[in-house]
Amino acid sequence: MSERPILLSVEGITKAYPGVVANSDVSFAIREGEVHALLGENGAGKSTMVKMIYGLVKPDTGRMTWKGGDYAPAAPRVARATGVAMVFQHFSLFEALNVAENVALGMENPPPMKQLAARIKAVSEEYGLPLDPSRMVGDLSAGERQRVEIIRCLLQDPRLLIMDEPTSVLTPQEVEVLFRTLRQLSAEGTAILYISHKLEEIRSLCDAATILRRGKVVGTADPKASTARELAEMMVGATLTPPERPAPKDWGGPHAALEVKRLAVASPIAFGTSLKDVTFTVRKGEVLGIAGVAGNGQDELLLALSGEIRSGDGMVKATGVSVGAMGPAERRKIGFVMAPEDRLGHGAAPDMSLVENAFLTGGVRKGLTRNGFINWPAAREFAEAIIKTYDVRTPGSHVAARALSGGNLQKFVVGRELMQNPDVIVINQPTWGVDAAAAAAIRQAILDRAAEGAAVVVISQDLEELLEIADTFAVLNEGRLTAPRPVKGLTIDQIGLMMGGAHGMEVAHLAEA
Ligand SMILES: Nc1ncnc2c1ncn2[C@@H]1O[C@H](COP(=O)(O)OP(=O)(O)OP(=O)(O)O)[C@@H](O)[C@H]1O
Repeated sequence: MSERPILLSVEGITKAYPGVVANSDVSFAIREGEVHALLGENGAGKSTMVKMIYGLVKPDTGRMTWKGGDYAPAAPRVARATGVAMVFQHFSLFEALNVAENVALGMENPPPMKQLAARIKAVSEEYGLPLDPSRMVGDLSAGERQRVEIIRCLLQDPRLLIMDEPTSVLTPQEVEVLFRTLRQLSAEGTAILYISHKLEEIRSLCDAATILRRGKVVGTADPKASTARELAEMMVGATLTPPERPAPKDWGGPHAALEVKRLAVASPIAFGTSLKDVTFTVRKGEVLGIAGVAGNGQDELLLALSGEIRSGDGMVKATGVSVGAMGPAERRKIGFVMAPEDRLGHGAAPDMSLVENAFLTGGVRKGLTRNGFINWPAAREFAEAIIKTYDVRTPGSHVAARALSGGNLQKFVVGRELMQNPDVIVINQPTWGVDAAAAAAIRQAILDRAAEGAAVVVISQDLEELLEIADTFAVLNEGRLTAPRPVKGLTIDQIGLMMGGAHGMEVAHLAEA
């Protein structure tokens, strides 16, 4: 690999934001056809670096070269014209338009629709990314939406493809398909700059890795010759310990802290999935893990449990109280907390400070008001306690939520809920975009709350995570939940069967056999 010529070289790049140096004197090089990983903890500066390469952010100092010549893209348009393409973590697609129309919107000079549809088909076949140009994007899975973005990139014939955490929304099968495509591109000479927190994926896919810590390059590694643990420890600069499960406590009988019975609600989201007959119970001290591919009712389940969608009498009971008619604030009052997946917008108000965001959902239970007014010193104290306990990397609690790196905001949103002395916790994708050390800390915090007697529902696409922390396990599929089963003794085959698309009773019946 080392004989290949250098495509992009980053030399001594520094970029500072108020209060933080996001990249400090960063240098590395990517060779043609190389799959190069950019590794680092949350807030290490990975996104900032790729935004500079893509022309979205301007470096303060330092330089870049492209095939030996100066490269300083003033805008993404210039980067694209040079041969740089980027697939973002969050897709920017229009659900009410079809695939070809969406692709056309991202192009400088789109060809006539018929011709474009034919090219999309050709590229999708060539690279093994099945996609029908005439389908509405609203009907596509997350994996298929990502293919739209990738094909949009491939139509530009890029020399460097940047991917920012591409697998967090994919099923294991979709990851396989994506990796085959990326390997093919690399074999054809396209370089790939790959950001991910999933170290096993990095080991199987990448030829080289540059490791960032707090904005600085702290090392390089050959991912194939390193263990995931070694890579994680380079990122963190310390030794890692896996979460420990405290000994289970007997909370006195089969008392259900959260009881969901035949929950059926229509989805308020366009192209959403309605919940059909969802039934489960979680006892004090128990963690229920709900697996499934995003878009199968996870958001709706969270909305129905949080109180943003109301449900019929008796469908949701928390600590024995029927809460179906209650809104979020009332539910919080009785100790029912929740953290949605969408941390910007739903989980946090982007333009508000961390203090204001701490107040938003913590106000009721932490008693952050006095005589009907917000008690700002108390709210600040709460925000600062979250920052300290959850190691949120930020210059301070006055900072707006949107200025945090994705993973640090996630730590803040999860920490804010777990620090409210909850009785029932519902949490969607708790470690989404969070680095290995922080993910371990969040899982530990969930187990600790359970040990204190909370009933916990964790919704996640990360099977390993669920098997590590859950006591019982169920799968959400097209709005239906399989019967929860104890994690202990569950085999991969049984999980596969539950995940496999068969519904409800049928799966429970099959898995029992
Ligand atoms: N627009 C901005 N304004 C202020 N600070 C910012 C801005 N963008 C990033 N930062 C800060 O720069 C640092 C690096 O952030 P960056 O998003 O590059 O990290 P990252 O390695 O991509 O993290 P993650 O894995 O969590 O996505 C963080 O401390 C972040 O808070």
